[in-house]
Amino acid sequence: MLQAINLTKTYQQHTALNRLNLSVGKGEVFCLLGQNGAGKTTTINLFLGFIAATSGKALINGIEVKVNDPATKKLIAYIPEVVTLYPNLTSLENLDFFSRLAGFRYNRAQLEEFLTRSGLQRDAISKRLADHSKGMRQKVGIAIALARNAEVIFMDEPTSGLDPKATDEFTGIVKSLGEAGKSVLMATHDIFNAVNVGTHVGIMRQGELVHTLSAPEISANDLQKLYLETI
Ligand SMILES: Nc1ncnc2c1ncn2[C@@H]1O[C@H](COP(=O)(O)OP(=O)(O)OP(=O)(O)O)[C@@H](O)[C@H]1O
Repeated sequence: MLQAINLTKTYQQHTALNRLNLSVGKGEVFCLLGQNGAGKTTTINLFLGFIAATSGKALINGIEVKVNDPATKKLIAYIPEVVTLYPNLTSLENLDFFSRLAGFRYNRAQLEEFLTRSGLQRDAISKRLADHSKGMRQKVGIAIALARNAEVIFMDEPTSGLDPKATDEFTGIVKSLGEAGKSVLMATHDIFNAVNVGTHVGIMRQGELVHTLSAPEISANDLQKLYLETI
């Protein structure tokens, strides 16, 4: 579903991403770890078409990503670190609005079903987003991704600032996205969560992907050790 081929981004003399090669298959959850400035967000921004590659390619379902090209945009969804959306609209109203924007029309029961599948508690469905916690906002973001029928979901540091219970719930939701055949690429600093939720884990250093590991084959302790040796 996702492929980076020698994907490179430079800013003047600075190389933010250097010949990245990675692929994420259908149903896979790929977690990118790395210090601040390692190139995780740059990678996501290139796939999202927010910025143009200096060289190399980012492909989504075989289609090369170009800046603001609807051909790949309709296949993807993005959950930023803090989901803001429209603070004065309820979860349901936000979902309805963003679904329509993407060309989908759902009735109330269908909208509620997306929100429930994303783990949002029933009493939050009709509450304003401004009154939601970070975890609740993320669930609305995931519901929007599901309603837009996105094949690939990008997430940037989704568990930072979540309490352990919210992180655990989030892990379950992301796993179910993978089981439903979605592909997920996430940037994270949370080693424990990366092992738990990921099918694959990559460690980046100074714009390069140094290690790619199969998550079920490594423990959180060993991953932490490798991470500290790498960065
Ligand atoms: N618009 C820009 N102009 C110049 N340099 C940039 C720009 N955007 C990013 N960079 C640089 O590119 C490098 C990679 O940044 P990036 O945001 O991808 O790191 P990151 O791994 O996501 O870090 P963090 O964990 O802090 O989010 C950094 O050195 C950053 O300063």
